[in-house]
Amino acid sequence: MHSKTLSFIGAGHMAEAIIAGLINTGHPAERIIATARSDKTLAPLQARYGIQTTTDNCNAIAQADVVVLAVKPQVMKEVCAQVTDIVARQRPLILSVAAGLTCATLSRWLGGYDAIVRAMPNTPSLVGTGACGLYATDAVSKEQCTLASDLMSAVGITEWVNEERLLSTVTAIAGSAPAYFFYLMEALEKAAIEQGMPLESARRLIIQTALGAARMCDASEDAPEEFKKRVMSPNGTTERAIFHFQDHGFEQLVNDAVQACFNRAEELGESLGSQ
Ligand SMILES: NC(=O)C1=CN([C@@H]2O[C@H](COP(=O)(O)OP(=O)(O)OC[C@H]3O[C@@H](n4cnc5c(N)ncnc54)[C@H](OP(=O)(O)O)[C@@H]3O)[C@@H](O)[C@H]2O)C=CC1
Ligand SMILES: O=C(O)[C@@H]1CCC=N1
Repeated sequence: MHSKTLSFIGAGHMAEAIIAGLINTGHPAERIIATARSDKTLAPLQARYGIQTTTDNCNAIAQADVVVLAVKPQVMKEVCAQVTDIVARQRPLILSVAAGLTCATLSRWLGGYDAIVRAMPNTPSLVGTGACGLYATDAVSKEQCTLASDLMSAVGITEWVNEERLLSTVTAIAGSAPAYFFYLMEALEKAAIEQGMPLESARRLIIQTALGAARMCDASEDAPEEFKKRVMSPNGTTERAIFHFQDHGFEQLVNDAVQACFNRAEELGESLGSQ
C-alpha cells in the first residue's frame, strides 16, 4: 500500500479525513496528491500533512495508482469529463466516495472505463476509526479489490456489500451517521445546560459516555440491546428515560430518518445519473 501513489480529486471534509488517517498510519506524504479548485483550499492541507497539491486534476491523475474521486456528486460529471483521457492512459483504480452515483454512471462519465470501486466512508476516518462500505462490479479484478480494501482499512473498518443499492444503506447507517451521534450529543449538552451544568463539564461527560458505550459494544459479541438492559434497573432512572423515548416513537423516528437518507442517496444517483 505505502508504495502506491494516491490522488484525491477534491480535498474537502471526506478527502481530508482519509488523508489524515493515511498519514497517521505512515503512508508517505509525497505519495499523496490532493486537488481542489482553489489553492486556498489546498494550502492548509499541504501545511498540515506535507502532501503534494495541485489544482490540475489531470496532472494529479498522471502519477496515480489509485484515484479517489471525492468531489460532490453534483460536480462529478464535469470532473469526469475533464479527466477521461488521462484515466484511459494511466489506467488507475478509481475509488469513488460520492453518495448515490453508481458504478455504471461513473463508468459512462469516464468514457466506459470500468476499474471502479465505490466506497461509502465516514469522517471518523480522520482518527482511524472510519467505517466504510465497499462495492465493486465484476469488471474489477481481485487485486484491485484488495487495493481498495487496503486503502480504506488504513483508516478504519471496511465491509463489502454484494448489491450496489446496499451502499445507500451504508450511507444511512455509517456515511451520514456520525452526524446522528453528534446530534444526540448536541441535544444532551443542551439538556444538561438547561439543568444548570456548565457546558465544558457536560461535554466531557457526554463524549466519554459515547466513547465508553461504543467501546463496550466493540469489546463484546453482545447486542447493544443487552447493554441497554444492563443499565436499565427495574423502576430506576434509565428505564424512565428509555420509556419516554419509546412512548414518543424513537425507533420509528430513527427508522424514518434512515429511510429518508437512503432515499436521498438513491434519488441523487437517479437524478444525476440520468444526465
Ligand atoms: N462529508 C462526509 O461526511 C462524507 C462525504 N462523502 C462524499 O464525499 C464527497 C465530498 O464530500 P465533502 O468532502 O463533504 O465535500 P466538500 O465540499 O467538503 O469538498 C469538496 C471538494 O471538492 C473540491 N472540488 C470542487 N470542484 C472541483 C473540481 N472541479 N476539481 C477538483 N476539486 C474540486 C472542492 O474544492 P474547493 O474547496 O477549491 O472548491 C472541495 O475541496 C461527496 O461526493 C460526498 O457524497 C461520503 C461519505 C461521507
Ligand atoms: O450528506 C452527504 O450527502 C454526505 C454523504 C454521506 C455523508 N455526507
